[in-house]
Amino acid sequence: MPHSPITLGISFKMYFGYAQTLTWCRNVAASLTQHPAVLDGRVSLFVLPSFPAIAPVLDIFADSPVGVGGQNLYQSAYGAYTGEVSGAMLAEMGCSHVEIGHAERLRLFGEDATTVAAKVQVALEHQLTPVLCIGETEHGTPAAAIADCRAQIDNALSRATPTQRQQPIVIAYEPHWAIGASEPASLEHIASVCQGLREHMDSHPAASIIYGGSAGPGLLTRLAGQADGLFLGRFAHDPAAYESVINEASMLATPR
Ligand SMILES: O=C[C@H](O)COP(=O)(O)O
Repeated sequence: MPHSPITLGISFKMYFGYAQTLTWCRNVAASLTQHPAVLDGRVSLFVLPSFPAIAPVLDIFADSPVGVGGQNLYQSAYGAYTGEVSGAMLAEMGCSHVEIGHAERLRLFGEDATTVAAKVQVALEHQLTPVLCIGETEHGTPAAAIADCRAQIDNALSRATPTQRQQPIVIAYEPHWAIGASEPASLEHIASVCQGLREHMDSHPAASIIYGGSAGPGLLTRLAGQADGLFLGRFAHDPAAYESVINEASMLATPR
């Protein structure tokens, strides 16, 4: 039985310019009337643009259930942190989500387990749904990936209070070796790891476990409910491809 709702997130990373971001979002917003499963909440969408585009993207999706969020936040509430953006500001603007711990943040910007845990706590304090990215760096067995990812989840939630642990969270399972690749991890790998993470999150009913890493049209159908959704990147840059993934999610979603 597929998880409800089926969650489809997309991060534009730094691929899109400002106008391109708004055009993509306007196209998607205009198509929502064709997606009743989105409008009635059986398929949940969130979009993570670059920071300068967040305000107009919030306006574009203002009368829709589509969540909007940042690709990062800083772990302190305010102060002398030039170039950073606080969770408080994202929440004040109306963001619903914030991405934390993406492989590129770890590899290129020196983020580590300590910063990830601090950022998750700050996000939860501000009622932002963390899109917590986890994944193994090397391509190994599902069992090894499960052990690694469970430890990453435990670390990420280590500063959250028991109440905060019951808040919604999106766990984006993204094997680092499948990000920016030509194709996603195998169905067997994704299914085994997501199942292992689902068991680990048994006491967190508000957690969704979605898969990312070269995900695109066709994958959700092939997974047949073995992940709670997808975290999309390059292969949803074409709005038509994104539409087709929404259609797949709608077909899989629990009937009304
Ligand atoms: O944020 C999205 C993921 O890192 C996946 O990106 P990708 O589908 O372009 O590999």
